Amino acid sequence: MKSMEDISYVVSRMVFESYGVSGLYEACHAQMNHATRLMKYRVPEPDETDLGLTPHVDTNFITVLYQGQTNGLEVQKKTGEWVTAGLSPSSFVFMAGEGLMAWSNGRISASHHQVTMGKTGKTRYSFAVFTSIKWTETPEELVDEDHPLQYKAYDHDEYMRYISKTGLEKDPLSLKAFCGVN
Ligand SMILES: O=C(O)CCC(=O)C(=O)O
Ligand SMILES: [Fe+2]
Repeated sequence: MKSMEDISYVVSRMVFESYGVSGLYEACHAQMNHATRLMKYRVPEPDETDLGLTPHVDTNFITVLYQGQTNGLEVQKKTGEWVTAGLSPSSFVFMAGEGLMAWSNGRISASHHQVTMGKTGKTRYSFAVFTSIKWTETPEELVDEDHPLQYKAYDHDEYMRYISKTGLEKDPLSLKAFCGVN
């Protein structure tokens, strides 16, 4: 678990560096907190859908996921097509959540993903570290005439309260509705 948190630190730092704002990383790191979840997906009955988890974007900043021996994670491409994240059993997936999308001023899209059980006939386990930051604010370095601000700065807890109240949890446009700049 500790090493999965480390992956989220290392890759986020790389993202900050790649956008030329590595000086802002420490302050972001200081407000990161992590929630872990172990998920178990049972084998669907013959008359059940094999959709293990419905399509969604993660509402947090970034997610690091380990899906062990049983593939099933699918990510939607911009074209709308779903692709299997076919990974070796020793791989970890780093996924952008809505927080990173807002932070990057829309340069990084939040990953729209789902879990399909397929026909393996095996119970699936996955383990995720969901990293969130309390206050998400787009660096001014990432805003200019060609890239006008897309999301106002927001408090993650307030956003959580908003989506539980509105029931917009699975809606990939809920952050836009909450703090999008029109
Ligand atoms: O189990 C998985 O592979 C994905 C889990 C997931 O997307 C989530 O819990 O948000
Ligand atoms: Fe997810």
